Amino acid sequence: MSGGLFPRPREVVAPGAVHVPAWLSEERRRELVRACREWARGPVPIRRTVLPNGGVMSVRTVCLGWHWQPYRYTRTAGDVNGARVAALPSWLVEWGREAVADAYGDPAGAAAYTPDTALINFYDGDATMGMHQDKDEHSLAPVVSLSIGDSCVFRLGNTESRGRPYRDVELCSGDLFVFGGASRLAYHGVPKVRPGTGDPATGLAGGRLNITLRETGLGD
Ligand SMILES: O=C(O)CCC(=O)C(=O)O
Ligand SMILES: [Fe+2]
Repeated sequence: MSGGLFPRPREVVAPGAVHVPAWLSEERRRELVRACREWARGPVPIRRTVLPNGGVMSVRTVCLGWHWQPYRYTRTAGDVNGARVAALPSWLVEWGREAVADAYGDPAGAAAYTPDTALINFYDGDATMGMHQDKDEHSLAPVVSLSIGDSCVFRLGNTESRGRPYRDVELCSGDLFVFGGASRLAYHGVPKVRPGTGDPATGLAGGRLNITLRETGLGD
């Protein structure tokens, strides 16, 4: 839990992969939950993504800036309602820069970070995400991941396969995880959410929200 008895130290989990516990202030958590609730309504409503093999993802997803569907980015959500996705707000881009600056201790490098899409995933207690690479982006800029609500096990693997070696990291409400550099194409996933471990003060009564900021590298 984010308000736990023992402080959780920040950790470089693998080269380029940094976990910063409780990075989001309580106020920012609440702001983000409020904003996500709006984005979930539209213009493209939150939904479970259907995979090309007919499988349906257990998380519910809504995108900003660009719409992700397996395995590409488009401006409009052809697999949902055809609408153009909501814009990525500049304040979230700024939070992304702050996140990169804090994770890597490199404010100058972070200033150039310009995410142009956010994927917002909502996990109920049973939702999981299988091991995958974030490789539909044409940029190797870091992925910034923000978590709110229930804790989860986040598995960071290697760049070669879905299997071992991997490290399991507990992501709690407010945590930041950045993966770039040598870990940018590492397989990763969420094998487990821990229901009832969130902080309702964020405005999220249950479940887990994860927001990833990315550079698509697709230009305008
Ligand atoms: O929920 C998470 O922590 C990871 C989400 C993720 O890997 C993704 O959206 O590609
Ligand atoms: Fe991912």
